[in-house]
Amino acid sequence: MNDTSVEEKTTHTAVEDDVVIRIEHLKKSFGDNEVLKDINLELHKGENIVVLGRSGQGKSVTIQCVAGLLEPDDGSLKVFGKEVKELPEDELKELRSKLGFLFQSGALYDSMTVRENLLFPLTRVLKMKDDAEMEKRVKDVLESVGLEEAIDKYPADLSGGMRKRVGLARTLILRPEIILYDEPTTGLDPITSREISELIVRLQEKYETSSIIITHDMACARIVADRIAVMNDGEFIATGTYDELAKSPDELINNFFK
Ligand SMILES: Nc1ncnc2c1ncn2[C@@H]1O[C@H](COP(=O)(O)OP(=O)(O)OP(=O)(O)O)[C@@H](O)[C@H]1O
Repeated sequence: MNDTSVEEKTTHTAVEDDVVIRIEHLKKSFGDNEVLKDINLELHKGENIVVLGRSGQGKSVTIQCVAGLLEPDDGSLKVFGKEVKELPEDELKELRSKLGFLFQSGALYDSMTVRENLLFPLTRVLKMKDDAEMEKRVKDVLESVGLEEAIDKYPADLSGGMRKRVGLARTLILRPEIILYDEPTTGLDPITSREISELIVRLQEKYETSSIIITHDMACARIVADRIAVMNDGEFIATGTYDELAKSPDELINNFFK
């Protein structure tokens, strides 16, 4: 072994420690529809990666694989350094508890107040029983999203932006280390959308989470992204900062920034 190979190995290990999700050569088909062809991505601790891509390119399928909602056909998916498909059930459960999801369809329960919507994951997922501790968590998380006054309201009494905040609170209350967002600003007006994007950044700093965020909203991408990964036809074709990609000579990439 020469000096160079030692140096390479040392560098590689240092990078490994910082990577919370590593996806390599991930593939997923539905029948003849080859959706994910060769997905490669690294999410670093504390990082927000935005995934851009036209409709139907496989963005949601990618994060559903990460979330364990879909099983990839091939390739490697490591979360906190562990190969997900090799994990026994108990470790898989523990791993899932560190992942939070905010999906477009993640509607609140209409028949429950905001408080009840937030208590639900605590009793259901964390099996918490201490009422005082649960109430404290509900209040803390509502304060973080700026909605303390809505605690006794029903979702129907809230605006779209407020419902998104409650959705965020419901994800955060389980204290995930990684959050996967699928179009967090869809259906919001530009000003509310900006508020939600800024909130995502503040919450990431406060709770020290790492995130993958799918969005078509370029204003959101600009605010939240440390890095952007562009997906096309089942592969990532470019990654870089907003400013780097906005300058790309590749029309396929550049088109998103026009
Ligand atoms: N559960 C499923 N069963 C069969 N096909 C699926 C399933 N989920 C996704 N697909 C297909 O995979 C392809 C990619 O879908 P996906 O939802 O990942 O696209 P997307 O890039 O997120 O698009 P959009 O921006 O419109 O949300 C589509 O052709 C879709 O029909």
